[in-house]
Amino acid sequence: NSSICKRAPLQPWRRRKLSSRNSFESLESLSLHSAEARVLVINTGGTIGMTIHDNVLAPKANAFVQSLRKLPILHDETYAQQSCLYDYYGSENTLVLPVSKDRKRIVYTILEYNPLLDSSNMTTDDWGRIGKDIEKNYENYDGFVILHGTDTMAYTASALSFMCEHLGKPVILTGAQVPIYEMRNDGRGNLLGALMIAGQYVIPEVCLYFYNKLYRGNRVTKVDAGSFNAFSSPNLAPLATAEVDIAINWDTVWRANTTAKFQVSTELNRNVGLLRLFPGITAATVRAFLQPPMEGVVLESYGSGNAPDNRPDLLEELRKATDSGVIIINCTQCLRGTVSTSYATGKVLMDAGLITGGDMTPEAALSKLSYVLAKKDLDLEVKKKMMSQNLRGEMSADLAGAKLCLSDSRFIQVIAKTLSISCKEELEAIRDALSPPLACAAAKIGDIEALEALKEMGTNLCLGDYDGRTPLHIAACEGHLKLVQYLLSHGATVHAKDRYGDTPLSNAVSFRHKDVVKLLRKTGAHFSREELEEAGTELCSLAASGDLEGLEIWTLAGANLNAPGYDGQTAIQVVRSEHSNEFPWALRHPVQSNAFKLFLS
Ligand SMILES: NC(=O)C[C@H](N)C(=O)O
Repeated sequence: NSSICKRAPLQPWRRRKLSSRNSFESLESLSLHSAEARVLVINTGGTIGMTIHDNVLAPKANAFVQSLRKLPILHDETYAQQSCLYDYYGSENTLVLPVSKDRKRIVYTILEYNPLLDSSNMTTDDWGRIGKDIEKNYENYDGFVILHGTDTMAYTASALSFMCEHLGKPVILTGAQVPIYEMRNDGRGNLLGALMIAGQYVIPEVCLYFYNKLYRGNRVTKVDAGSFNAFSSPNLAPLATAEVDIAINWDTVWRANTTAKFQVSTELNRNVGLLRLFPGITAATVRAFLQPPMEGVVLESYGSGNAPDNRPDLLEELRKATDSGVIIINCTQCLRGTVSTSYATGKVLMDAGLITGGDMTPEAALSKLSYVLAKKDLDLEVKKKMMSQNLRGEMSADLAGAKLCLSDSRFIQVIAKTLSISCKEELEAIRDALSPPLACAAAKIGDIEALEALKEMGTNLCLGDYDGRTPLHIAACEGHLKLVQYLLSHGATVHAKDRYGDTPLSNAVSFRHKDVVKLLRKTGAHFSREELEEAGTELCSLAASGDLEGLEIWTLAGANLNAPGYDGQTAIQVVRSEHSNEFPWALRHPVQSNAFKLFLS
């Protein structure tokens, strides 16, 4: 109604908006500058919008928006009229929240699916539909709220987290245990919280909001059918809590560190399944379950990933399946904790070719399988590797790496803020104290991306930590060849010595990383005179124990087999007196081959 619009007290930006009302494009661009955020609510169904018919709850179509319109906490009709909301957005399904504490308006449009589903009826096709709708509307909204039944919400949240590649905006699933139409219900609070977070914070994740908490979507599981507090995220703290204030736990929020464009991969493989172990399960059951066309299975094992190791029949069935290309992920039946190989009963599953699921929920593992197996252009080995990698924060395996992937200097800023530091010099001192151990931690896990990020924030990758150990020392210890290469091409020095006088070369020798030794040598690394002198004794002891691999590594690093040990004997003499076998490996090394030829002759 344009007459009301003209009389309304409008902010300048809104007046501009109205004056260009006929041009859709200019309206869209102006809204970006406004204090309004836009959220798309995709209503797929669930208890939140159900009513009772014939004594049972079922979704009610075309009732949700009308009902919200009458709820002042979820819609401000006065503002909608004054600001010509319906004209402007051209949709009767667009509503607006009352103004927030920081004067922000969240305008939300509801896209209702037909039919609305009890989430027990959901299939992978429905996940695909949600994904496509997010993709289609991605640029027009600041965030997305998916209304969904609670029964399979954890599956959908997990699946969407994988399907949404390079996500940069919040996608928040929510729902209710009691319909929004009832006097006492949790639906209003859940919807309101989800809308407020989706509209105000750039959390680039698929999340689940329930009972005042925002969780990472692929970390949750439904744990209570009769409580408002229906979900748990057993292995990851909430991303946010909505108490008196909304507090975002930014350190936990996943950062994709990507410059690639958002896209949704709607291809999903349905030949996947969950198999829960129980005492006395027969091999025939397992065999039947693993039959083609099965391609991926989540085995829910006991405790920390255990299965009977006195059941060769059962293990044989698992082995046969993995040999024939079925990917089997080992997840625990426990609510909390991770799969490990601390027991013999856990190791047998590794030996049978299973991939550890770490602390993934079965829901996350299953939907990850479905997503990964659908990637037609990848071969089996790459798919297996993806399954053991942390793709969207669904597992803690390389959480250290995730935390280190600081694409900006926020970490340092947070510390500076905590310590009330404001001047540049102090800030730099903090950075210099913190960044070397961070770089070393990144080197330990082979995380080149984290090192890149640290470099971007001004870290000198040559610097050592409190013990003078540099990232190159650590990478050499761990045998991360690529990382050693990276460090060397980014200013790291092979001559760095830690407080114990060790160089990256001596570290690589100690931990026997042949390729790293070769690369360091090629770059000019060498033993010090003292090291060369001490090498004689070391070589003799290696020779005495017939440790050819050790002798080879030391030789590659530049040690001389003719150098005398503490008692004047050389390694060659020790070999001659204690081992008369042949040493063909030595002939491959020109420097020593003459000595060995002499020795052998
Ligand atoms: N609370 C709920 O939403 C349960 C319902 N059966 C559903 O999953 O759709």
